Amino acid sequence: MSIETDRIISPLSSTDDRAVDKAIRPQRLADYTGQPRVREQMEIFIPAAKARGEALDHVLIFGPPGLGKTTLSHIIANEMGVNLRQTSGPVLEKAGDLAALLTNLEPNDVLFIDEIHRLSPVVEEILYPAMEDFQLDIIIGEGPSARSIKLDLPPFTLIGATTRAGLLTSPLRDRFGISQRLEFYNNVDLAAIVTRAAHILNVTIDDAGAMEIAKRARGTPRIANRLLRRVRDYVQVKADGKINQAVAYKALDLLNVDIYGLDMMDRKLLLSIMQKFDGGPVGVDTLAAAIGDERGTVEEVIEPYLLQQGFIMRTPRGRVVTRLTWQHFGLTPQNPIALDLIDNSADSSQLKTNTP
Ligand SMILES: Nc1ncnc2c1ncn2[C@@H]1O[C@H](COP(=O)(O)OP(=O)(O)OP(=O)(O)O)[C@@H](O)[C@H]1O
Ligand SMILES: [Mg+2]
Repeated sequence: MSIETDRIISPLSSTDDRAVDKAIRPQRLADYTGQPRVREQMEIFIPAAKARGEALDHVLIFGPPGLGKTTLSHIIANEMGVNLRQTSGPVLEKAGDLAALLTNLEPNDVLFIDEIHRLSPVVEEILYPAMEDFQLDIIIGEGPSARSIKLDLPPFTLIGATTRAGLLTSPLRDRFGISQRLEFYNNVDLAAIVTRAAHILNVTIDDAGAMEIAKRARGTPRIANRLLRRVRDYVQVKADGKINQAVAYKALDLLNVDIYGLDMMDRKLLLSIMQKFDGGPVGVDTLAAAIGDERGTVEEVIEPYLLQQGFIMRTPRGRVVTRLTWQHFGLTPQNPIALDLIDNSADSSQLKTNTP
């Protein structure tokens, strides 16, 4: 396991998550909690395409890990009443891999390509005419005997999912008629997701218990469901099997996930900036060495959430913790330089949170 999937608050999918995914993943749009803008639109596009007997327009779904891209893709196929074929960008190595999938589709089926930003250029070339005209242009054979053939494909819907929409080429991006961006969930929606999952897992939970879990889930359903499973273990052994606020609090405390959803790694980094570097600014290499991690881990694994939630800021002179961090840890800032940087930064007045 990597450092990232090891963390209980990792947004990435673990083996353990995948084992229960099938049972708790919502199947219908009505059960797809949150994302009101996405739902509202899909509640129009899907019935409209269905009524015309057509394939739904191609859909691009993008957003951070664990927010429900795969879930939404399955729901779309389900609501359209068609089959879903699933593959992913890195798996499609050769043009023929994609051709094989495309020629096996039935009319109006969904082809789901996960991590679509990782498609190879040759495969992407095949995809353009397939998406636009439902035509397959492939070259058979090599050298002088090579010839190009065109095949008609049944109409289909391509659903592409990506965490990195910025890496998509613009010709590919332009061929999606529908583009849905998933947002981090607010705590009310996450609590509803927890309650629904608890029900499916046969665990009794009250509203305050669900909210206690939701608050620490970093705006991410996958994390919420994972925390729920760990709290379930706790109440099974240490309590009467029922989840309420008090036991959820104790369980999450034991798991070292604090009220902002920060874990040990997050806290170690923040405390290090405050205690060893007077709140910053500190360069990322120095910081990584101080906490005994690699620079890549700090930048790609630990920092994104802390930056997004306004616990740290990147300045030209290095990382600085914000007032929110000093407050959260109950510490008093001493270093005038760090404070200056916080107060003079354009970001500091608008600390971002995902809570309602
Ligand atoms: N809107 C939602 N309502 C209820 N549960 C949800 C919702 N979105 C996601 N989930 C739950 O969160 C889990 C993770 O969602 P999903 O696998 O769809 O995320 P993803 O965006 O595809 O992540 P990745 O980027 O890692 O592929 C699912 O198993 C599902 O149970
Ligand atoms: Mg997915």
